[in-house]
Amino acid sequence: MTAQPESAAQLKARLREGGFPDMPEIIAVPAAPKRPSPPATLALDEVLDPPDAQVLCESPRIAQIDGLLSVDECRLLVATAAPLLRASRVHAPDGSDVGERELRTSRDVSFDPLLEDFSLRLAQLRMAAAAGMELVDAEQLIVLHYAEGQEYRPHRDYLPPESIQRDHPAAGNRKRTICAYLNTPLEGGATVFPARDVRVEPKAGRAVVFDSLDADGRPDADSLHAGLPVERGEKWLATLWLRERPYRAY
Ligand SMILES: O=C(O)CCC(=O)C(=O)O
Ligand SMILES: [Fe+2]
Repeated sequence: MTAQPESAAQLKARLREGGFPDMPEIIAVPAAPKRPSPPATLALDEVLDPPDAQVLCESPRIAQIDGLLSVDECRLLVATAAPLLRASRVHAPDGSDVGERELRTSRDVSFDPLLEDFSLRLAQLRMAAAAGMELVDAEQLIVLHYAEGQEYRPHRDYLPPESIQRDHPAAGNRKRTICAYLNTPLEGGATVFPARDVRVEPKAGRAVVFDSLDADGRPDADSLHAGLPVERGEKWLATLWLRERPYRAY
């Protein structure tokens, strides 16, 4: 589709009048479809088929997938999440909420199933497929927003036993994570894995997927990772934390 800057400017002006703040500009180059289908049709096998991954590290496995989400899916996620953001909470090892801490300076929203619609479900199904897992293994989708200067300091996604006990123990630990960038920050905001010298630049529609447990299902300390501070602009990210076994009932 060709860009229509005048219509876009009119639409933005009307949204502003209605009290909706501007969304970040989201520009992405979608991956070429493997089997192009006629416009305005929905071929589910195609919509759910993720583009190929580029493996950046074998152990722990870290891979990058370009063009996983379309520009429209990125926009939908940002627009749905924006009014619901709250300061990210951090949990102590016993599971108690210790409030806003230095570890995560971002704001986030956890998507209740009530907030999901068909398009969001398709995007999540494709994210789970790209991670080689079933969506039923995933915790609620999280959308994170980092303003300039905000970051996610080095951490690991696997949970301490107390947290697993508290929240769906039968699902086991967080085995794998997939994060999809929903916009392209002007500067900064890369996801880095200091134990492996791996760095993924945030680009709208791109995803990074990585393992938190080793081949024997034990927490892998080398899965340490961080979201570097956003130096200019803002960063939007959608994360699915995937457990070893089914977590969701929906
Ligand atoms: O913001 C990032 O790049 C990392 C996010 C992250 O580590 C997570 O969502 O678990
Ligand atoms: Fe993480």
